[in-house]
Amino acid sequence: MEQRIGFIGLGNMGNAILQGILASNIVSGTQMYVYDPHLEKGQVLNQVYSINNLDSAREVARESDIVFVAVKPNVIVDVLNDIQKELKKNTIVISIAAGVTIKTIAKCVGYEQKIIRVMPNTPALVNAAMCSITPNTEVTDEELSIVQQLLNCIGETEVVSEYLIDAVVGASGSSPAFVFMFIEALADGAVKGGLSRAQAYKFAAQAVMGSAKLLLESGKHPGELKDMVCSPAGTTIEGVHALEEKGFRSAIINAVEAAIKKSKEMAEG
Ligand SMILES: NC(=O)C1=CN([C@@H]2O[C@H](COP(=O)(O)OP(=O)(O)OC[C@H]3O[C@@H](n4cnc5c(N)ncnc54)[C@H](OP(=O)(O)O)[C@@H]3O)[C@@H](O)[C@H]2O)C=CC1
Ligand SMILES: O=C(O)[C@@H]1CCC=N1
Repeated sequence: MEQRIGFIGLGNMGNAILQGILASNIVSGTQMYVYDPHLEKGQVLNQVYSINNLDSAREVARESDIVFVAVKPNVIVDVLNDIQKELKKNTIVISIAAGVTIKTIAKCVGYEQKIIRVMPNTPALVNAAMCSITPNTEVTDEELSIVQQLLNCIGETEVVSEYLIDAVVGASGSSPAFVFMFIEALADGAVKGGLSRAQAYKFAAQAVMGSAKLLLESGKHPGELKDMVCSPAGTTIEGVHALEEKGFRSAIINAVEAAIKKSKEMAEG
């Protein structure tokens, strides 16, 4: 790939996406331009991968063909206003911010700028992200495909309409936190039953990962897969009943709904 790729913000997500792209070797370190106020983050990337560590977001915008703006939602408008003059006509601006609409981004960088909203998640750190991609009407199919290729370096991608991004936040953007809480709770239960803490995390995490893999690869309905585990008068159905008594599914639906609601509220300002 010939494009020069910029990163403004090297936090959890910016760094995860950058590392995934680097590991895939589809672009070299010298094609990448970064800025984060914590200059040491870029210095390490420069020393290890020869990435261009620049002194400002503006310089990154000036040098890049595709620029990932990976800062928190409360600072993104300032950053976009700041870089706006440095963008070329064909620069693709990618925002990963939750609750920041294409309209808000366009107000800062111009309605004719190419803009893509992406909603990733932290499993990007292990190349197992789920990313939604939403381009504005200025982005061509070819450009969309280039960005998709970049994001496929860190996991799976799906193109969705903008109105669905809030639901994506609930399903995959925020949900890793819910899953980690579930794994922690499974392990607590197993520690109560006598497993060491380290073994409990390994057994619980592997069970969650294996179950997700089985669902994705078998194409079976999750209810059918649940039934396969529940032997008549066995152990699992006891646990299923205990979860139902405590409103397990309802609690999770509520959590996803709360994340969606917050994402919508953020978008409304
Ligand atoms: N974390 C997640 O699971 C997900 C996050 N997102 C979105 O990703 C975005 C980034 O989140 P995350 O990576 O977690 O946040 P982080 O706080 O980890 O990273 C943001 C980085 O940007 C830096 N920064 C602040 N201001 C600027 C600036 N003006 N120019 C350049 N860099 C700046 C921050 O520095 P400092 O710490 O000093 O502020 C920090 O290093 C958010 O908009 C969030 O909505 C989307 C999906 C999942
Ligand atoms: O909590 C947040 O706002 C971000 C967006 C999705 C996941 N984390």
